[in-house]
Amino acid sequence: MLSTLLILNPLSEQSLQRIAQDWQIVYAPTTQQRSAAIASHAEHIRAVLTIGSIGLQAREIAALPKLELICALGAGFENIDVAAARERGIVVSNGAGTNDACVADHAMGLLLATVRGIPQLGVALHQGIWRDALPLPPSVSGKRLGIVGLGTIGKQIARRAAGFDMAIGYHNRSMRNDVPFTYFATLLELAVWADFLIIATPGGAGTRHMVNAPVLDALGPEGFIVNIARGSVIDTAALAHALREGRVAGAGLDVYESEPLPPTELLDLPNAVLTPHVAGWSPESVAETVRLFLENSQRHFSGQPVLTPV
Ligand SMILES: NC(=O)c1ccc[n+]([C@@H]2O[C@H](COP(=O)([O-])OP(=O)(O)OC[C@H]3O[C@@H](n4cnc5c(N)ncnc54)[C@H](O)[C@@H]3O)[C@@H](O)[C@H]2O)c1
Ligand SMILES: O=C(O)[C@H](O)COP(=O)(O)O
Repeated sequence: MLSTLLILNPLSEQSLQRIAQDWQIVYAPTTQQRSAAIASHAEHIRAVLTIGSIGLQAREIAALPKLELICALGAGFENIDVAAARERGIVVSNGAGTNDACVADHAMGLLLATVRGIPQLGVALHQGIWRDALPLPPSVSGKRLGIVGLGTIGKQIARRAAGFDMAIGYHNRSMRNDVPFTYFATLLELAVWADFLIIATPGGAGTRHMVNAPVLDALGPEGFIVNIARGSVIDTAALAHALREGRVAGAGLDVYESEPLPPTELLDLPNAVLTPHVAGWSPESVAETVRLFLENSQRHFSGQPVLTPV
């Protein structure tokens, strides 16, 4: 008989069918379904599949006596109560490395779109405005890129930026000895040096509002910022003020403090390019992260360690 898996994030029919070959699925992608599913199936659920933004709370873990494994499909796991899981000896894993290339592609796309003003130029063209009436957007190649958080995704961004002949600097929890890039011990120093900043840290308390008004002022009126990490890393009010006042030239953002609601204070700004938290999701990356989840769960329930523990 198949064991019971609680799935808390929306998934395509194709992914659900693949997972159903290995699991008895309880599918609860809405808040209402979630509490009802936990109440009805608590005695049977042995694993939970979720994502960073949806997470799994301590009281939900406490309500599931047979729970052994919690898996985040994506890279982020900021809303899974990992401490509560560890107390019970429950294993937590994520989808590290399954969507890093996709996120890095999206980050470079946001950088190019923001610096070159591609969406805004398209709107102007639709309004019949030709180039002579518009300011020339700056170049991207050869500029100084500061990467904040040089982990799996940050390194993929650096590889792509190298193809644009950029000088690469980074700020990380600690200096890495496996990269040739310039390390900056503080984010403020990196922001002073960089033309562009790309944020690629995890979310959560440790990075909350790391990018604040002083960092934005250090980046300066010709500087651009891209965030594919988590909305909480940037102080949104400070960013909106800086963009409005021209203290920063532009921002390309995929993630927001207000999720899943759109960022009202940024929507009407002409120098912000916004996408709805899709950087990591493509048919290819979803297939890969579902495959990794199935491999991790098969390993765990046959007594082996998962490949991507957190
Ligand atoms: N927008 C999206 O769709 C999307 C997709 C995937 C991942 N993400 C986000 O990107 C994050 C990073 O993913 P990853 O796989 O590269 O993780 P990772 O753990 O490999 O890398 C994170 C890096 O950030 C650094 N870091 C952590 N705290 C820091 C701090 N306070 N100051 C400076 N550096 C710090 C770490 O040292 C590490 O090098 C995820 O946690 C997730 O939140 C977003
Ligand atoms: O962390 C990730 O891989 C992506 O951001 C997707 O996760 P989320 O949808 O939980 O935020």
